[in-house]
Amino acid sequence: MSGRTRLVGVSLKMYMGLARTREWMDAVAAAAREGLPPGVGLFVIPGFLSLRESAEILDGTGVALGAQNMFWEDAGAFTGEVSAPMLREAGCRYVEIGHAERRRLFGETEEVVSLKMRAAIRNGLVPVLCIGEMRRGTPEQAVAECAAQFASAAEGLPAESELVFAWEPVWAIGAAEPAPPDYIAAVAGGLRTLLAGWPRAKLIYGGSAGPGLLTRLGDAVDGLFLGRFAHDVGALRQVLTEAAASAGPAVLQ
Ligand SMILES: O=C(CO)[C@H](O)COP(=O)(O)O
Repeated sequence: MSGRTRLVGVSLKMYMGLARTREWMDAVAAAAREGLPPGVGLFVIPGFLSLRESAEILDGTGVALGAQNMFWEDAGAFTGEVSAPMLREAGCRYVEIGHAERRRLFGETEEVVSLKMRAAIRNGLVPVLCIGEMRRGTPEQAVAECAAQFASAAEGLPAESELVFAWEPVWAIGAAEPAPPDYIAAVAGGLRTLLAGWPRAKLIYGGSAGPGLLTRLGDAVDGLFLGRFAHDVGALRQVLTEAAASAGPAVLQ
């Protein structure tokens, strides 16, 4: 049975310490145990130090775990790095790759993003590939910029790979509100064309996303990638409810 499923992700970035992350994760697990809406997937991405405990908290809830980054080698003399096998062992299903902050603050290049994409897929992790235009222009300009980033990141990867394409206009990250819904819909239309050859890809929007946005977007995107506006689990619950309302009817196969 399958239908138009929705996907909601949350990255906690470096906003919460270990105790606050535990509290947040406990609240998410409690909400999930009340029953995630049918047709809606949820993944959460805490800091590295909270992964093992989060995996235990989330066990049996249906909520998937992810990491905010990874190194592109599987093992070796790479001081301070975390490998894909380690993330798998910690209980991760997803791994964020190429976030705008890593590109801006840590100099991650397209080549590094490509190496990490290969390593993630090689190790059975689902990449949450973060791509976005630097400045607000026309939707056509945004699609062209994202297409160039995607071509580099996905070069040589099997098109049947499972992939989360997290489109995040860089100018909307950390802002007071998301990009305008008509802009999101226009760019998402172009990105869906880009992803036409990737049958297992999900297109989600990130960049100050929060309650109310999915209702306005309908099925322009497959879901949202939340940041600050999901620190309140009540707001996350609202987004999940909106996602369920926009998920298509289950279709018997
Ligand atoms: O990573 C993000 C979502 O997890 C993205 O950077 C948006 O963050 P926000 O601006 O705090 O929503």
